[in-house]
Amino acid sequence: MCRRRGCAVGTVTLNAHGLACGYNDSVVCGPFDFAMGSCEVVAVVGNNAAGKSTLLRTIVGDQRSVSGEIRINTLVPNPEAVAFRRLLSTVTDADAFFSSLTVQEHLTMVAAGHGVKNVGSSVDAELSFFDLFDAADSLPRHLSSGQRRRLLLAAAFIRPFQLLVLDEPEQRLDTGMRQILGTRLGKLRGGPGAAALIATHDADVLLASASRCLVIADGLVREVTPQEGAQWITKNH
Ligand SMILES: Nc1ncnc2c1ncn2[C@@H]1O[C@H](COP(=O)(O)OP(=O)(O)OP(=O)(O)O)[C@@H](O)[C@H]1O
Repeated sequence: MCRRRGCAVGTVTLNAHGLACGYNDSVVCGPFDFAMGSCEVVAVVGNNAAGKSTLLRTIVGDQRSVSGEIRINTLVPNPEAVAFRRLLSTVTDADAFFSSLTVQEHLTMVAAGHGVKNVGSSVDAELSFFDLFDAADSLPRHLSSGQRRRLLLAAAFIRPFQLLVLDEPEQRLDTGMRQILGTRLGKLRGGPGAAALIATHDADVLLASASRCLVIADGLVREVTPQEGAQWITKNH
């Protein structure tokens, strides 16, 4: 049982009751109850195959829960629904690019598509943050794997969101980028209107960003402190 804590104000954006995640009738993790609010960054840790991605995919509506229910701002997860897509910005394992659009064009398209007002300056800000200026005119196939990851993260950050869901955002990033990404995620804590849920194997990213932590082990989901979560990663990886 996980309870919301550590934040005096902020709208609860995600509620899960009796949530069990898995495939067909086979449960990978849960059931558990969980609630998080708009000023929280929740890290999910666990060994390979523990069920982190399965949990995140269930929350963003890419797969059905085995049992239980999820509400995000009263909405049932449904990536087909416009209102739901407006709430959530996600980066999972899958690289998805338009082969004929450059880095800059990708970010421009995402920003414009989500109604960002100052598209040009927003694109410049993300190119700068993710150190992609030199690659701004490159097509995805000409990027390194780390640059492709940066582009996906930049696209997730450039649009408005209430809940940011990132599956192992540290993947393929160098140490410097991991650090600044962790710091940026940490700034969501106590912020006015956004939350983040991140699966991670990186203790430093966790400590820089998370206000809460869930550990998945042997199918059980339990809440620990971020410090305990970081220790758990160090001990188990
Ligand atoms: N499409 C699928 N169909 C059936 N089982 C799956 C499917 N995808 C994943 N699994 C299984 O679900 C379990 C949890 O996988 P998941 O990808 O959620 O783990 P994870 O904690 O994200 O691992 P990692 O740290 O390696 O990314 C694994 O046993 C995996 O084999």
